[in-house]
Amino acid sequence: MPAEPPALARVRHAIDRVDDALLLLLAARLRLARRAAQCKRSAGLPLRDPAREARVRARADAFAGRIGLPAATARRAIALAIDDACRVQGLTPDLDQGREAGATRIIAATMHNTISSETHARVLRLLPPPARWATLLRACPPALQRQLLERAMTRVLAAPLASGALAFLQGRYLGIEVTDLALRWVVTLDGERLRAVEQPAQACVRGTATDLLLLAGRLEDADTLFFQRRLVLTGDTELGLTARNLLERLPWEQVPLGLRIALNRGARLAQAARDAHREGAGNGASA
Ligand SMILES: C=C(O[C@@H]1C=C(C(=O)O)C=C[C@H]1O)C(=O)O
Repeated sequence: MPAEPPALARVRHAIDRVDDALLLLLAARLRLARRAAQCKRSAGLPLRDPAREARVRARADAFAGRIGLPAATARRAIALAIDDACRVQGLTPDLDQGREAGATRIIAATMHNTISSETHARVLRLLPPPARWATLLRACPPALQRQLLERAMTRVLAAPLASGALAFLQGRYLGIEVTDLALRWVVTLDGERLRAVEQPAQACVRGTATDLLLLAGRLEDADTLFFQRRLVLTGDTELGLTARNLLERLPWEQVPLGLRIALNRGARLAQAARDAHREGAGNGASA
């Protein structure tokens, strides 16, 4: 077997981290399925719920379409997840995978279930705590982190980039620090390209992963976050203030729809999980 070229080794290292994340998510889903079984038992509901399964599949199909994931991949992943969820509840998996589901089942499945906010919080606390995600993210090689950040920024900031609103970053170095994940990147504008570089930052925007995601997902505005000191600027005042102004006036409607939806969902989940973990810590529950 010829030696593994360094670039391939780096990509494979990143693939291993993504695989870890997939397994972590599958483990979280299984814990939630066990919790769903307890809820159904205490409510006297049947454990098997083909209508809900049909709705889970329909959501996955629609979401896969929006994020450009092949439909077959989404279907196989969801089928595996549902099979496993059924197994841990002691149920026989549905081998026809919902193909027999009639219209009435689907309509029933779309009816909203009311669950108490305490149940909701307990369920959210079953998700892996942020510290686990931090370990995974930090294990991603810095060069790859920079590459992913460049791609994400180029997509989110495509409109200000095209209009020249990012010209203030030409040859200047702005840091982005994610305090709870102990991650720090420095970005600059190099000609027409946004780049993440290894340079000391002249100014730095600092916040927690959840708050930065809330900003990117447009669930909080930069003004509020800066005012409440959940986002903090340090270093060169002029560069920092120009960056802050840009964040406050980001043309959100120009961010591609699929990305907006993904950011919004990620931010809502992160916010709800953070609140649940905080409340749990406040009540002395294990988080
Ligand atoms: C997890 C549940 O139990 C089963 C598994 C499902 C799933 O994996 O999504 C959906 C419905 C049920 O047949 C549930 O009822 O939500």
